[in-house]
Amino acid sequence: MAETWVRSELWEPGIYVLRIQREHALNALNEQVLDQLEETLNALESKADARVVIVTGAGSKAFVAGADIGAIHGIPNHAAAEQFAERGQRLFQRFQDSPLIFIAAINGYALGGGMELAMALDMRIASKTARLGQPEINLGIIPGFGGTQRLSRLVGPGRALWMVASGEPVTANDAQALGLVDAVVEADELMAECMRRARTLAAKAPLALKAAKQMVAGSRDWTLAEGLAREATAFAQLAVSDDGREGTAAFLEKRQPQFRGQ
Ligand SMILES: C/C=C/C(=O)SCCNC(=O)CCNC(=O)[C@H](O)C(C)(C)COP(=O)(O)OP(=O)(O)OC[C@H]1O[C@@H](n2cnc3c(N)ncnc32)[C@H](O)[C@@H]1OP(=O)(O)O
Repeated sequence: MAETWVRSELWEPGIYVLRIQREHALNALNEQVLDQLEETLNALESKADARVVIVTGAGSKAFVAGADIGAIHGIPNHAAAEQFAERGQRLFQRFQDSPLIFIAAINGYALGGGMELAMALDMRIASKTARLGQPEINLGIIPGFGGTQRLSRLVGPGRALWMVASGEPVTANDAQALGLVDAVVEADELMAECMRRARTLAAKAPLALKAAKQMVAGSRDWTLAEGLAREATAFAQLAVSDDGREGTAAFLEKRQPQFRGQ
């Protein structure tokens, strides 16, 4: 029977936790883990109540220590290597394009494919003990799951090239200074901080929350003109929605809104 390397559970209404639990290999991503990540994402997106997903790694040592090096070493030819990279890229893009909001709870090493996964998520909270980097160059390769592209967009091409070409990891505090992570907390505060953020987001009007995610996540790849056009359309849809009418009426009537997700 196949091992369960990825598990998701409902923590509170609207909030799920997705845990990668291949702890003996520091949660490294092999084909089975990638398959289970996709299956879990599909399942979460099918849940009408899901709003926010906290993604973390099992154990205290690693979030995800990379794609599985053994799997990479065993790739037989160029075509298979390209398929491996494209598979990871497609999956990570699905997290970015999803209507769900993903918070990375970086509980330890986020290296290679692990940092690439964290960068495809919507925000990144790191424990002080975390280390982040793209060490692939030390293996004679480069990132293949989107790391060169997303890192450059997050920290700028100069700093991105240094991290990819030196392969040197950075501390959580340095990652925050770079804009690579959004907050750094004590290890034993990590899940509490992620839950605090998740609760705030999960309480918002569902349609507006979904639009906020998709507009901001999309802005990473759209031209300004394309993003402005999409934003105007999304604003218009919400302004005339039941929730948009209810939210603005509630303000004018000085009462709390009752959003219904319509
Ligand atoms: C497209 C994407 C490409 C990529 O992501 S390429 C991979 C990029 N990642 C890396 O290069 C990091 C590789 N891992 C390490 O450098 C080290 O690990 C750490 C610094 C993270 C931790 O070192 P330490 O504390 O000494 O632990 P340990 O004994 O090296 O690891 C514990 C077990 O975990 C396995 N493991 C760690 N990382 C990976 C990995 N990325 N792929 C496969 N296995 C991994 C090891 O082999 C070992 O296993 P055992 O106990 O059986 O010897």
